[in-house]
Amino acid sequence: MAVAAALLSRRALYSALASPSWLHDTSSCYICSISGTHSLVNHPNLRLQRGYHNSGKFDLTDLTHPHIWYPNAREKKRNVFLHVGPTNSGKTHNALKRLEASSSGVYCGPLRLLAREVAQRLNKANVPCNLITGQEREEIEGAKHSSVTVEMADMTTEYQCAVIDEIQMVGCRSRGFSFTRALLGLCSDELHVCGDPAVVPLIQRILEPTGDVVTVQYYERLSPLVPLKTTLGSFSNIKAGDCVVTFSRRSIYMLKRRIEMGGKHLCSVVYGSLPPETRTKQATMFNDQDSNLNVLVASDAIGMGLNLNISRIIFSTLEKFDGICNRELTVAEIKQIAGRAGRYGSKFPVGEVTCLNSDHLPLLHSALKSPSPIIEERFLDKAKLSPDYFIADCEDMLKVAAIVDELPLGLYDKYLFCLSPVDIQNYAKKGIVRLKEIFTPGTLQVPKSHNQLKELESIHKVLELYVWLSFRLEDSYPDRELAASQKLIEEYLERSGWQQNGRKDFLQKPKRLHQEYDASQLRKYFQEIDVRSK
Ligand SMILES: Nc1ncnc2c1ncn2[C@@H]1O[C@H](COP(=O)(O)OP(=O)(O)OP(=O)(O)O)[C@@H](O)[C@H]1O
Ligand SMILES: [Mg+2]
Repeated sequence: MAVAAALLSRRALYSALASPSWLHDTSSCYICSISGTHSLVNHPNLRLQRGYHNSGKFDLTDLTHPHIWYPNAREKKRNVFLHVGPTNSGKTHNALKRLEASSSGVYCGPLRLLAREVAQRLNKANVPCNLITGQEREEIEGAKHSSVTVEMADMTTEYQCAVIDEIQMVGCRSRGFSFTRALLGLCSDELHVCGDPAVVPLIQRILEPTGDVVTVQYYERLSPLVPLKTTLGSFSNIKAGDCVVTFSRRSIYMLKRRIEMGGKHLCSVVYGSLPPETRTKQATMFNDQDSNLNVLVASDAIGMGLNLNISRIIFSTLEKFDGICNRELTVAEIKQIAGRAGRYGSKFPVGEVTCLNSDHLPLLHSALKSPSPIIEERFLDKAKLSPDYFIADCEDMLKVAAIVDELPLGLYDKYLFCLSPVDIQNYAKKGIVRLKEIFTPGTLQVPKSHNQLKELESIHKVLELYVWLSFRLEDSYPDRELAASQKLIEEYLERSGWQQNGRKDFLQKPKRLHQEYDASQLRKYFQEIDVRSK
């Protein structure tokens, strides 16, 4: 029985990931109770599928026609514009101009920072725009526009104009399916798709069976990007507007200290596991000309689409750990990150790129000269998929699915928990999870080591998850406000003093946090539920 359940989960998850309509359409959960029968006639997608095959039987393992899973979008003949070109060429800008001029619309981006940048731009242009990400929901009264992270895009609302940014992410193993879903499923008269030219043939093939009208618009870079012939040399050569790129938390803080010890500059930091609001604040402070944080030390969390006041990108390494192994950055990644320098209209009209290590210069130069390789199609063993699709990486979800299958929960709940590592046991037993069961006043102090900082980031992940769930299961996760109000890391960054004094070693100046928490309880909680991070 357990094996059968696990198989069902696997099948359901594969179906869900290839058919992302599942994310917002609970009725398609039917797909995981099929057991090989065909009692699914009430599902609109399947009605369509039946029509498609022109027979009364469905082969539910046949995933070769994903475009028919989105009947609302298929009812339209969408005008699709592909805006493709190098970084900083105005692709997003032009798509957003169309969005601003439309009566209703949605922007779908890969990063929360980017979604926020777009929401701010629209609101500033007097186009009321909501901001909706997994953990944030800032709704503006009367708004007909939304800026969202692509996973949050709604396939059931009709728009006049929709934008999908950084569409080359469609090739990403873990998030690509959300881009595929948006590309096929957004129900919009006009669809603007921005990204790397390498993606054009694939997008054209994917859209071919939809009947949409596709127009490709090529762009040129708006301001020059100059790869330097020499490395940075010494850290004393760091200047305002520099951004040093590295990929681990440890080296981010090490480089920050190294630069600040020079006594000339203070650094903002931006990296993936910083809580999103802290990330936004750090990026804003770096961009703010009146702030004294004029150097940025960042990971590739700044890599896509963002408009930061960077004059020079300095790669400290051209390798990153991608969750499985250390690997060289791809040409596309190098170009994306380098493209943050010298943004058109910013303080620095010419961008420069270099690195710390002279061994890296040849690769850097050749990557910046090369076109990105055409995005390839991938296959999952014997899954019957069209050549332009692959099934998303879902091993982590499958681990959660195996646990969830044992619990007395409905299919939709099971699916939600598969998407997110949470306090499943508590929810299944009591149907409600109070924040105080996770959080009690305690003795947590300002971190004195990188491990403690890491722990603090983990705590924030738990809080983010709580907020994430509270948006989906409001009654069961009632303490959203309390969870969202915790600013541990910001307090740490603000109170530990190093921002005000570059020479101060923040690790040796512990101060107690404003609010204190029971670290051991949180650690235990996090270890129990963080199935994904294993
Ligand atoms: N026609 C224009 N007038 C004024 N500003 C512009 C124009 N085109 C682009 N910009 C500005 O130039 C900057 C870069 O443009 P944009 O973000 O559209 O580039 P992109 O091609 O999308 O780059 P990336 O690939 O890095 O996302 C932005 O700050 C944008 O507002
Ligand atoms: Mg862009």
